[in-house]
Amino acid sequence: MVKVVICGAAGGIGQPLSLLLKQSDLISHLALFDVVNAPGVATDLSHINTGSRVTGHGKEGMNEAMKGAHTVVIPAGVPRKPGMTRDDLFKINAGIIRDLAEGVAKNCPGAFVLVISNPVNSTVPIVCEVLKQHGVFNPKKVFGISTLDVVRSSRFVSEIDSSMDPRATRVTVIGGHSGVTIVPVLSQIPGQKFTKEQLDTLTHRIQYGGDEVVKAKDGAGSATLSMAFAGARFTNAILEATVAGKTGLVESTYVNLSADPESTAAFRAKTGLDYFAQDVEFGREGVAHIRPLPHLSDYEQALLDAALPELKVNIAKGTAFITDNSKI
Ligand SMILES: NC(=O)C1=CN([C@@H]2O[C@H](COP(=O)(O)OP(=O)(O)OC[C@H]3O[C@@H](n4cnc5c(N)ncnc54)[C@H](O)[C@@H]3O)[C@@H](O)[C@H]2O)C=CC1
Ligand SMILES: O=C([O-])CC(=O)C(=O)O
Repeated sequence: MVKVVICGAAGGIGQPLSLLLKQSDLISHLALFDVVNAPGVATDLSHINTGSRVTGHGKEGMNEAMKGAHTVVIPAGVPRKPGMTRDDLFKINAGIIRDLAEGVAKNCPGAFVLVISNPVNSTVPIVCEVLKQHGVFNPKKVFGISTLDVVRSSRFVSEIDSSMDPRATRVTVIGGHSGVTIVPVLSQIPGQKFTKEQLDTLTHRIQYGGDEVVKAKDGAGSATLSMAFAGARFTNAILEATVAGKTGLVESTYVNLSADPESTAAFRAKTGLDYFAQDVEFGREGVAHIRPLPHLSDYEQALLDAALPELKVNIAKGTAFITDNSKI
């Protein structure tokens, strides 16, 4: 029995993500939790003729939804409006994520937890700290989904060079998931050599792709459909590795570096960071290996240097939200 829970399932991301995951043959039970409209969305999806059972769980239904889950995907919380940074969402989303992490600790302490809610740089540390307080933290099982940065990179590169197939062009994106903390490693794309001007354009567009959507939606929210695509790609990769035992799966994702202490020791000592997005190889237990940093060009090294201070502040903020409020 593979139960996957979507928290925030009736939202802009939650609905299309649930639709995409209803198509997975690796899921036997899709449990949709939201404080509004979950039963309606669940009933609608439940008529689709794939193998999984779908259940809907409203406001009081978190425990029931999470009981025995294999994987919990979290796109719950508020999205940005024009003029806001992702960090501006912390005030509301931090408490939502803390409560959901509590639910995981109590109902499915061994589950894989895939965090979409922003600010990801801080919400992932919140989840980890809550699980630590409950004595159930396994760093191999908690992920911040930064796949949309990778998806955008592949697409935007193909718009500059039409000979590149956006599906086949894999781009490593390191750092975090907001503005300058997003560091695309474009120098490692095989056979590709961008001019400085192209690099500037591509890098800015990848770092601020989220803002492009927020602006275009003009007050109606942020990326939902492309995020659902990215979220489904990431969740499917986790399920293929952990349920089906498929090997060789790699995604750039934001993780706690203690998931692979050996491989990350030097980087942690040098930067003082406990969380970072990097290429991660998946295995049966989740993180199998965090790859060492790829070779960075001088351009990318400068981007990384600019990313580190903000990332550090974001991580400290998420961590302190739990460790300084330890009576949750
Ligand atoms: N990681 C990434 O790359 C991306 C992250 N995001 C983030 O995803 C989050 C969700 O975005 P949207 O789906 O557009 O927002 P939305 O407002 O359309 O949907 C959020 C859903 O969460 C539900 N919700 C609120 N509190 C809840 C709780 N305590 N338990 C369960 N459900 C709860 C709401 O009722 C709503 O249905 C935002 O924080 C946004 O910034 C958005 C795009 C990309
Ligand atoms: O920009 C936002 O607020 C949503 C997001 O994380 C993205 O689209 O990358």
